[in-house]
Amino acid sequence: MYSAEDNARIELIKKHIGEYPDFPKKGIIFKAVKELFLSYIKSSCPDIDAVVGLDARGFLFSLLIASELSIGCVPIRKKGKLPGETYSVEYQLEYGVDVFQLQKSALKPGQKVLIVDDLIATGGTLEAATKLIEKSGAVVVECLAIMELTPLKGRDKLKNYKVHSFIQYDED
Ligand SMILES: O=P(O)(O)OC[C@H]1O[C@H](OP(=O)(O)OP(=O)(O)O)[C@H](O)[C@@H]1O
Ligand SMILES: Nc1ncnc2[nH]cnc12
Repeated sequence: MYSAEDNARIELIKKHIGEYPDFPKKGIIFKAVKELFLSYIKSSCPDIDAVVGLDARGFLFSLLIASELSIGCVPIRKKGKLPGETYSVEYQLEYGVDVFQLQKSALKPGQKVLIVDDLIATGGTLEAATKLIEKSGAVVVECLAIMELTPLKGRDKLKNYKVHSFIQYDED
């Protein structure tokens, strides 16, 4: 499924992901991440109109991808950060409850969208993002993340969507 170069990028990223018990934070190698994302998107969903990045760590990747592909980059942000009219959705994530917002004017009906984040845990964050995007009439083509904590079964919340992660952690 991956080229030899992609496998090397995945190994490089994996090597630099630290373990920080009791603190929800992860580190990454940017160049390898960018190339890995671009190579995957080229083969899986080359026909997208915009990249949606999720507050906050998703922004790091959505900007890189959108700028390389010369397409729009749209932020979904936590409550109270976006000006103008917004759609809102409350959601649950691994360690709490939050509210996500999307500007009503950010996406047009029918636009094909890729959602990008750093990590899938319970899937609550990505599920909330799909709801917001669909409120605006745009279409979620795929959800993409670097890492996935598979025991938390995030994909159960995302059954109607194509979901991909490059690195899976199989233990709690
Ligand atoms: O699959 P879930 O259980 O919903 O969890 C995944 C989300 O949790 C983290 O974001 P968080 O809101 O903690 O904060 P940050 O990106 O603002 O650091 C992570 O970056 C994902 O967006
Ligand atoms: N265990 C975890 N580590 C890093 N980010 C997260 N977001 C949700 N759960 C997380």
